Order: sequence, then structure tokens, then C-alpha cells
Amino acid sequence: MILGDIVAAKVIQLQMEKQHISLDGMKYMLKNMPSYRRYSFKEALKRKGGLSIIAEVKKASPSKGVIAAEFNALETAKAYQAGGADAISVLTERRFFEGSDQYLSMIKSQVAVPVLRKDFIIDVWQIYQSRLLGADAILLISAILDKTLLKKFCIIADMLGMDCLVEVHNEMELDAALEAGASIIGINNRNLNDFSVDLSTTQRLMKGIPSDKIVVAESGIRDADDVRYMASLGVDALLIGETLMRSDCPGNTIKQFKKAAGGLMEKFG
Ligand SMILES: O=C(O)c1ccccc1NCC(=O)[C@H](O)[C@H](O)COP(=O)(O)O
Repeated sequence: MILGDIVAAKVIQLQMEKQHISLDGMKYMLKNMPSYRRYSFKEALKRKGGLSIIAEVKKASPSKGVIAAEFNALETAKAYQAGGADAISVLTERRFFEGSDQYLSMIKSQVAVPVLRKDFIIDVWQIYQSRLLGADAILLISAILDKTLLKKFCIIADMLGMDCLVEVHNEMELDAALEAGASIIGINNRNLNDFSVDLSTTQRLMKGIPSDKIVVAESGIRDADDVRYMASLGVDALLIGETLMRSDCPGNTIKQFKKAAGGLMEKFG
């Protein structure tokens, strides 16, 4: 029950972090600090004749352990940008992914594409914190938020000028995301409870998503064939972590993937 473990650890972490800075303290800082340059995550994902790629900075994961032993978050993000990534996802969760809030701030200050904060958001405090760290967008996981919270979190993020990628893995979670008014839906091909990956999850759930939504296929994309498969389903964007982290030249891999998707779109329109 890994998702439950991650959330339980997050509750404890938040109890400690909130002792250092209150929600009001964060609101004060947001009002008084100079704003960073913002980039629209949503605009970056809209199809411009090809699939958009969200490239993920991911040192480790619960399913794979350490993915990148020689890890440099900033250099990885710069390589992603150089390869044409449309947005960069930064895992900030510490215990299970070896992420860091500092990676997000550092990357935000050095790249000129939208930055997504990838964490397990369960509290309003984290939404304000994401904004302070420099996020252009945040991940909201439907499986760990009830409908009311999901809607409330989307509204707060919007108020703070951030987009939400609302992640779903089944029909029930998709209904909740749509009810919450999500405009960017992430279909996670990985079951977060048993780690199994099935790319046909995207194919199945795509059918229930209205055409005005932006769809991101997440997890398990390994090669150009997977990219072509996703492009054939009509998704707008791909979220890719492990494959890029393991690549000797992630920039080239992004270029190859974009070419693979572009070729298919030219062929089928
Ligand atoms: O990646 C995991 O093992 C994992 C386990 C439990 C909860 C979340 C998990 N991953 C988060 C993600 O959604 C992925 O990092 C992201 O979609 C990229 O996936 P991949 O390309 O397969 O690295």
C-alpha cells in the first residue's frame, strides 16, 4: 500500500515544516517578495503540430530505487531544455524519491520553460509553498484527495497563478477530476499501489475525457514505439521520467521522441 505510506510520511513531514513557517507567514512572504518570471504550463502543453513533452527530474522512485546515482538536478533540467522539453517536472518528495524543494527553486531560476512541482499535495499550505518555491504548476493526485478538496485546491492554485495537472488512474478518479473542473488531466499508466504499468490505461480513460481538456499520458514511456502509440491515441503531452533519467543524452532522446510523434501526426493528420 505504497501510496498510503507516502501520504502518511507526508503528514508527519508537514507537521514539522509548519512549525517553521505558518500559512500566514507564507502569504506575507508571497505579498512582499519580488515575483519570479512565470511561464504558462497549460499553453506549453497545447499541441503545436506535435506532442509536448514534460521531462521529469527524478533521482529515485519507490518502484525502482535509485535511478540516477550520479545525479545533478540542474544539469539534467538544462539538458531537457536544450533538447526541446516543453515543461520540466521536478520531484520534490524527499523520502521515497530523494527529491528536494531546493531542486525546484534552483531549476526555476535557471530555465525558461514552465516548471511543475511533483509532490504529494494534501494540504493548502503546500500550494502556497509551491508558489514560493517558484512552481508554474502543481500535481494534484485524485486518488489521495476527495472531490471537495480537489476542487478547492484547483481554485487556490488558480488564484495563485499556477496550473494544476490532475492525475487519475481509473474512471472514478477521472469523474472526480472532471467534477473539480480540471482542465489538464494526467492519466497515470502506473498503478500507484502495486507499481504495475499498463499503457492501455491511457487508451481506456481517454474515451471519457471531453475534447476541450488537455490530456497528459504519464509513466512507463520507454521508446519511440510507446511515443507513437500515445500520439495515435490523441494525447496532448507525455510525462517521462525514468527513460530520460537513464538516457546518456536526454536532450537527444527528447528530440527523437518528438520526431517519432511528429512523423505520426503528419501521416494521420
Ligand atoms: O515512479 C514510481 O515508482 C511511483 C511510485 C508511487 C507513486 C508515484 C510514482 N511515480 C510518480 C510518477 O507519476 C512518475 O514519476 C511519472 O509519471 C514518470 O514516470 P516514469 O516515466 O515511468 O518514470
